[in-house]
Amino acid sequence: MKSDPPRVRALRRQLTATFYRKNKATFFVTAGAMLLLGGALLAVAWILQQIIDIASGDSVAPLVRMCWLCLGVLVSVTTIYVVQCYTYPAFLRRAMKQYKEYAFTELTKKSISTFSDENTSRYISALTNDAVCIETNYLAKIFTLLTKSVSFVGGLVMMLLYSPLLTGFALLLSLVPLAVSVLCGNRLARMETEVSRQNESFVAMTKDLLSGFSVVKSFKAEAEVVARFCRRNEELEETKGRRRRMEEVITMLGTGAGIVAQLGVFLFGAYLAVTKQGVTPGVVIVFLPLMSFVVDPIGSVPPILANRRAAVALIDKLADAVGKNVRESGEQMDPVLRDGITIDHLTYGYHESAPVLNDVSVRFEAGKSYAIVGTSGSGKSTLVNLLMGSSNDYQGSIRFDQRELRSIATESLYGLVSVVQQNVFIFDDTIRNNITMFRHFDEKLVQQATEKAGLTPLLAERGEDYICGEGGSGLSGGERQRISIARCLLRQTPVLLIDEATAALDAATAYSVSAAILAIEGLTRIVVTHRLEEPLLRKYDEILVLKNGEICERGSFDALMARREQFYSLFNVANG
Ligand SMILES: Nc1ncnc2c1ncn2[C@@H]1O[C@H](COP(=O)(O)OP(=O)(O)OP(=O)(O)O)[C@@H](O)[C@H]1O
Repeated sequence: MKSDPPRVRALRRQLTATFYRKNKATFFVTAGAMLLLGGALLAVAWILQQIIDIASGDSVAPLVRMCWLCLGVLVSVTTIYVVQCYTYPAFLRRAMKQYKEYAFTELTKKSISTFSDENTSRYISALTNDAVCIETNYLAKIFTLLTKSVSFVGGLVMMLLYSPLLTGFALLLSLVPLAVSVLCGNRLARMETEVSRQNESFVAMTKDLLSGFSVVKSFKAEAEVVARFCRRNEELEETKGRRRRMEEVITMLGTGAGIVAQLGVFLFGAYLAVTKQGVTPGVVIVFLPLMSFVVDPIGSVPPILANRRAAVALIDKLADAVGKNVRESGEQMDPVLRDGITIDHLTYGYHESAPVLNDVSVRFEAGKSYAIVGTSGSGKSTLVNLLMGSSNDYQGSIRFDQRELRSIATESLYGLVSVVQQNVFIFDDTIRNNITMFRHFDEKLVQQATEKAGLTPLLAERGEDYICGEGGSGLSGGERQRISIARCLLRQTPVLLIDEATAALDAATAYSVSAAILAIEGLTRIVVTHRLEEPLLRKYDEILVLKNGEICERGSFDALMARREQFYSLFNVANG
C-alpha cells in the first residue's frame, strides 16, 4: 500500500473539503433541484402511460385531469430550472475558486530550497488543465449522477410495478456490458494521469522555449526548436488520442447495450401484451422511456465514475506535489541574532561523491561584516544558500545562536535572514510594489532603504509607480539589482546575505551601495564578492578566502596581503 506523509493525506482531504466550504447551501439546493427534475421525468412517463391507456378506452373525462397534471409538471419543472440556473454555476464558481486558492496558498508554504528543486510546470498544469478536468469530470458529474440515480431507481420501481417479468428480462440483457465498462474504467483513470503528466512536461518545455526566445533567434535555432515543440506536441496529442479512444470504446459498449436491451424489451413486452399477460399497450410504450432511465445509467454511469476516479487522481497528484518537501515542523525563533552564526565541520555536496564544501568551520559574530572571496566554483554561493536553509543534507552543524539550522522553522528563518542574489526576480508591477513586496511599510523606512540601495535617481526619473515589465524588462540589470537590495534592506532582518549583488552595477554605484550596506549598525553581513577593491575590503571585519570548498585563508585585508598567498594573488589579478 502507498504510504504518504500525514501532511499529504491531510491535504487530500482538505483539497476536497474546499469544494464545499461555505458552499453547502448552493450544493444542497442544486442537488435537490436535480433530484426533483429526475422525479419530474418519471411523472412524465407515468402520465404518458395513462394517456395511452385512456386513448384505448372511450371516456374523455380522465383526459381533463391529465391536462391539469401536465400543467402542474410543466410549472414545477420551469421553477426548478430557474433555481438551478443560479445555484449550479454559483456552486461550481465558489468550489473551483476555493480549490485553486487553497492549493496556491499551501504551495507558498514550501521553503525556497525545496521549491527550487521542483518543476513549476507541474503546478501550472495542476491549476489550469487539471482544474478544468476536475470541474467537468468530478464536480459537475456529482449532479449528473444524482439525476441518473433518481431516474434509475424510480424507473426500476415503476417497471417492477408494471411487470416484474419484463423488468427481469431487461436487467439480464444489461449485465454483461456493464461489467466490461467497469473494468475499462480503471484503464481510463491510468490514462488520465498519463495525459496530465505529458501535459505537465509539454507546459515545461513550452515555457522553457519561450523564455529562451531571444537566444533561439540569435542562434538561428528556430527550426530545431520547432521540431522539439512538434515532437512533444505529437506525443501529448497521441496520449490524449488514446484516452479519447478508450472513452469512445466505453461509451460504445454502453450505447450498444442500451440499444440491444431496449429493442429486446420492446419485443418481449409486445409479446406479453398480445398474449394478455398483465401488460397494457400503455405499459409497453412507457417501458421505452423507463428503459432509457434504467439502461442509460448502466451505459453512462461507468464512464462517469471512471472519469471521476481519474479526476480524484489529479487531486491526489496536486496534494502529493504540494504536500511533499515541506519542513513540517521546526522551532520558532525570534528575529534577533544575539551571538552569531557558528559553522562547525560543514561538509556538503550536491552529489554524494563530490563534496563542494569540505570541513568548513567558521564563526560569524552578530553585527559584523564578512567578505567571502574565492575563484569561480570554489563554493561561495553554496555556502550562502546553505545559510538560507537550501538543504538539510549537510554534515556538521550550522547554528544561529544556539539553534541548529535544521531545527528552525523555515518561516522563522526567513524572518532572521534575507538574501540578495545574483539573479533578481522582478514582478510586472510598480517599482514600489517590487520594493515592498506588496506590503505596507512606513514611508520613512521605504525612503531609507531606497536611498541606501542607490535607487533615489531612478525613482526621481520614473516615479515609484513605474511598471517594471515582465521579469523587469523595463529596467536595466543594475536597476533590478538595486531594487532587490532595497527589498532586503526594507525587511530589516538581523542577517543579510549578499551574493554578488553589485555585479551589474557600475563601479561608482557599486561602491556607494556596498559602503551604505557596510555602514548599517548592528547588521550581520556575509557578502560574496568578486569586487576586490581595497577601500571596500578594508571595511569588512574579516575576509574569508575559499578554495576548492575549503577556507584556505582568513583575516583582515592587511593581514591577508601580508601573507602573500591566495588572497594576495586574487587581489593582484583583479587589480591588474
Ligand atoms: N544545483 C547544483 N547542482 C549541482 N552542482 C552545483 C549546483 N550548484 C552549484 N554546483 C556546483 O558546485 C560548485 C560550487 O558552486 P558555487 O556556485 O557554490 O561556486 P561559487 O564559488 O559561488 O562560483 P561563482 O563565483 O562562479 O559564482 C561548482 O562546481 C558548481 O558547478
